[in-house]
Amino acid sequence: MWRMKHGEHVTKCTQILLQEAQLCSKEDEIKKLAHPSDYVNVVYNYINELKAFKDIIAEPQPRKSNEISDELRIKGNDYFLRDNNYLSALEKYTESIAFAVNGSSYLALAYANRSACLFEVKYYKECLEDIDRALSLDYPENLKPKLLKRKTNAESQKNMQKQFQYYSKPPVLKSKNPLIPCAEDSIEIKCNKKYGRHIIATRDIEIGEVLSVENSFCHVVDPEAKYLHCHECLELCFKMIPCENCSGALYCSEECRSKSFEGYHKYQCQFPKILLDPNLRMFIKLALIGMVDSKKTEAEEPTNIHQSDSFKEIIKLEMHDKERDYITLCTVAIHASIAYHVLKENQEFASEYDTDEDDQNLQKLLFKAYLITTINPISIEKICDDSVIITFKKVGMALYAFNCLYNNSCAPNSFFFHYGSLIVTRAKASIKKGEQVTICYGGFFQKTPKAIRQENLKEIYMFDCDCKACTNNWPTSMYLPHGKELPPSFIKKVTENVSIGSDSNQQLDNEILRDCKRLYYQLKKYEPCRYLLVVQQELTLIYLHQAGRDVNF
Ligand SMILES: C[S@@+](CC[C@H](N)C(=O)[O-])C[C@H]1O[C@@H](n2cnc3c(N)ncnc32)[C@H](O)[C@@H]1O
Repeated sequence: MWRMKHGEHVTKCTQILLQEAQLCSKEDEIKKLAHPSDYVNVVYNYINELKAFKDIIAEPQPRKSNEISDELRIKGNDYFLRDNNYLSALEKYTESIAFAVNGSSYLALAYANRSACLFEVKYYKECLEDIDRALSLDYPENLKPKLLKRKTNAESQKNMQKQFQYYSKPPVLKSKNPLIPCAEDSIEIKCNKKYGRHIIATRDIEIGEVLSVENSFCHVVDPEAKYLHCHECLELCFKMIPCENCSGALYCSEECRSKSFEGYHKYQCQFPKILLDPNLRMFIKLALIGMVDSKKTEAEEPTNIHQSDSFKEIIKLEMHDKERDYITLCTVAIHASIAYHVLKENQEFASEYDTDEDDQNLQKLLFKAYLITTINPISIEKICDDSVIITFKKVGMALYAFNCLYNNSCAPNSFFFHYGSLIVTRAKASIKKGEQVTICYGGFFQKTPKAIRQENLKEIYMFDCDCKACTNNWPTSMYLPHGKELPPSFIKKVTENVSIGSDSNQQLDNEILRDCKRLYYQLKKYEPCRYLLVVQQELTLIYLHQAGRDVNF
C-alpha cells in the first residue's frame, strides 16, 4: 500500500500517512506537546502501529550492476563515435563507471572508454590516469594493445595538454572583520523583530565590492550534475572515481571519497530510494552533523565571533517553527520519522548512537534540520555559455552560516556566485552606511509581478516584503522607462564579448566592468529604469562567468 512507484516522491507517502494515522483528529492531543519537535516521537509511533515503514522504504536505491554499466557504456559509445559529442560521452562513461561492480572488467572497460574521450579533447593527464586505472583492473587482454597505444600517444602529447582552469581564483578579503571572519569590515549583523537577523553596511559601499567569501557548512550535489561534479567537494571533474558500494556517488579524488565515506556517506550508501531526493539528503545530512556535534567532548568556548564552520550557528538559522500550522508540522514530523526509522535500521548508525538520549536528540535534530532546509539553502548554479539566452544549470545546494543571513529584496543591492561550494557575495549597487544589504530569493521585480513575488515570499519564507520595489509598486521591465541611453561603445563591447569570462577576453571583461561601474552612477538617479538594470546585469554576468561557467568541450 505504501510502496512508491519509480519516481514518486516521499510527499505522496506523507499525504497517505496523514490520513491513515488520522493525525487531523489528534490535533488537540498532539498540540499539547511542549515543542513541535516532540511531534516526531508521537507521529513515529503512529506510523509504527500502522506497520507502514516496511513498505515505505522497500525500494532500495539502484545497486551496482555490470549489465547497466554495459548499457551505459554502449550509449556513451554512440555519443562518442556517431555524434562526436564528447561531453555527453564522458558523462555516460562516468555513469557506467558508477554502476560497474567494484574490481570488475566492466569498470576497466568504462575507464578505458572514458580515456578515449579525454584523449580526443586533449585532457592527456586525465586520460593517462584513466588508462592506468583500466590496466590495474581486469582489462581484456585482446584490447590491451589499443589502450597501450593510446597511452604512448597521450604521453607524447602531454605538453599539448588543454589548459583548462576548473575555476579561476576566488577573491580574497581585503579587510578583517573582527566579528565575522568570512566578511569584509564593511558589514555587520543586526537583529530586530521585523527583519530577524540581517546584514547592515557599516560604511558606504561601492558597486562591485566584495562583501563576504564563505565556505559551505553543508552541501549536496544535484542529481543532474553528479557525473561532472564531486559528491564531496562539488568541484568540476572529468575523471571521477566511484563509491565502491553504491552507484550514486562519484568523487574527484581518493581523499574526497574517504572523507565522504567516513563522514556521512557510509549511511547514505544504504538509504532507500525514497530518501535520495537532494532536499531530503540535505536535511538528513544536517541532522547527522548535529549528532556528531552532540558527541563532542570538548566544550566550545562561548564567543561572539560568527563561525562559519559551527553547528551552533547553523542550528540558529531561521525555521519559523512557531508560525507553522499543525498539518505542516505533522508533515515535517512524518519526514523526520521516516529518516529516523531508516537511520535506526542502519547497523552502523545504531551501534554508534544507542542511548535513549541519542534517540531523542536525533528526532529533534531531524525535525529542526528539515525546517532549516526549507528556508535557508542556497542554490549553486552555473551559467551556460552555449546559448544566446542566458541559462543556468544547477550543480547543488548548500547551507552557509553567514550567507544565509542576508535578507531578501526584490531589487537587491548585492548578489552571490560560487567557486565550487565557496560563495562570494558582491555589491551590485552602491550601498549607503546603515542600509540593509540584501540578495534576491528568486523573484526579481523586473521579471516577476509583485503579487506573485509577495505570494511566494509569504508561502515559503513567511514574511511580507517591504523592499523598495514592493513598496513603490515598481513595474516589470517591459513597463519601465529606459533612462539615459547607453553609449554605443559600451553596447559594442558587450556584443563583442560573446564568450565572456574566457581567458582571452579578460581585458575586455575588465573594460566592461569599469564601464558598468561608471554608467551605474550616471543612471542611478533614473532608478527604476531599464538601462540601469542592463548595466547591473552585465556586471553580475561577468563575475558569474569568471567564477565558473558550464563546461563545453
Ligand atoms: C534565509 S533567512 C534570512 C535570515 C533571517 N532574517 C534570520 O534571522 O535568520 C530568511 C528569513 O528571513 C526573513 N526575511 C528575509 N527577508 C526579509 C524581508 N525583506 N523582510 C522581513 N523578513 C525577511 C524571513 O523570516 C525569512 O523567512
